[in-house]
Amino acid sequence: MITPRVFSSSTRQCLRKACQQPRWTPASYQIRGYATPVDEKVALFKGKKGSDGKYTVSLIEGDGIGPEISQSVKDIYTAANVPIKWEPIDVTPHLKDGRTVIPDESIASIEKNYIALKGPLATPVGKGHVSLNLTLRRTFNLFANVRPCKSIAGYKTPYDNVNTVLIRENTEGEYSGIEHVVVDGVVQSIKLITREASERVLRYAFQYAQDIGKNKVRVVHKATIMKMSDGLFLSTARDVAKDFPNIEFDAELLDNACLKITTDPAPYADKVLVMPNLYGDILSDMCAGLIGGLGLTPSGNIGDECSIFEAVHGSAPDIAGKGLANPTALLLSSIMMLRHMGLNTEAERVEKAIFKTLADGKALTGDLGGKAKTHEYAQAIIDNLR
Ligand SMILES: NC(=O)C1=CN([C@@H]2O[C@H](COP(=O)(O)OP(=O)(O)OC[C@H]3O[C@@H](n4cnc5c(N)ncnc54)[C@H](O)[C@@H]3O)[C@@H](O)[C@H]2O)C=CC1
Ligand SMILES: O=C(O)CCC(=O)C(=O)O
Ligand SMILES: [Mg+2]
Repeated sequence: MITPRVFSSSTRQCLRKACQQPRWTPASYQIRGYATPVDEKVALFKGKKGSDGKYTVSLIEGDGIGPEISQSVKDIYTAANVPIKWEPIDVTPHLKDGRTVIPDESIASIEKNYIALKGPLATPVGKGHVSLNLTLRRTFNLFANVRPCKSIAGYKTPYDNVNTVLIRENTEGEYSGIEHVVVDGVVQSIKLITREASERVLRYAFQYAQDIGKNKVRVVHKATIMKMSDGLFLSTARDVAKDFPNIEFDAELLDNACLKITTDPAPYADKVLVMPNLYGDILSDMCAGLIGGLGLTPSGNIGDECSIFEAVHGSAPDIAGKGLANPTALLLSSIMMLRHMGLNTEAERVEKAIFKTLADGKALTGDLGGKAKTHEYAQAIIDNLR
């Protein structure tokens, strides 16, 4: 029998590196998006307004359907006079000192603008470059991935009352990227959970729940099996809960949560669900399935300074380049972005036009059973702005 070495020296090095991520502090939490801006610098993190009254936002169009759905956002924003100037950036990776890195100019653009909207980026399976999506989240320490999922009025699915908010730890867990071959035929992949990163996302989740008036937080975990890693996440949650006496806190096992949400989503409408990285990835696609698919669900990757907004879905290579993609998920991500920036009037106007178009049902894309091309659906939204 092979006895795997627990940590090789290279793993120990990786772990040390992973643990050296920027540290969370109560002060840095206060400057997070949902707290009231306390000074000019904080306000900056919500976007930088130029002398022309416009905010510059970095735009990563992405792969596959990315350019098509990004075009819809740009067209609709132009028609709605949203005061955003897009700064297109290219994140095509290159190798530097044996590591996959994103071009310095692109990093600089996001650092300068604080806000980015991102189309999907494809990741090769097995071999090839590391996920650029994960790289961006780690580079900017975007510790919380907020993924709301709400039934669309007028679009019929088995349930019309889905209203979940998932907050996914976004920098470590199963996606730490620490993997190595122990011996031929035996590999080890490390799920790294730190109290610091757990506390950071958990505090964010409790605060977020309070801010949006969902006064319950539920941790989704598998601490029955992963006693130490999920156990740490869960015990940290119990500690954080003490600081939020007005928020009801409980916990649920991941498998049971999947069963319960798909059987009856109603009891989840008054809660924020918070969980380690992989669980949030999977549960968010599952919830999207309940409301009509991945074409509809937005997300925000939130950091202390920069934030990147993107759809839950990927590059959809099966429909790329055919004008079939539904841009709603990216559009709704951009609405989250506008609200994050305090551009609430613009957010409401565009959002209303999106939901009206979906409810009208006359110009739906193929994923929702319609025949409209991406640009025709976008045009219908533009028509509904008036
Ligand atoms: N955040 C990101 O940038 C993400 C990137 N990916 C990457 O995307 C690539 C493709 O992954 P898949 O597993 O195929 O997942 P996917 O999310 O790209 O597609 C899954 C299914 O949903 C459909 N779909 C997705 N978005 C749609 C939209 N806007 N309109 C209509 N239909 C839509 C696709 O046609 C496909 O049938 C992979 O390389 C993956 O690594 C996957 C998820 C997230
Ligand atoms: O980076 C990737 O390839 C996939 C990421 C993903 O599925 C997600 O963020 O939901
Ligand atoms: Mg995913």
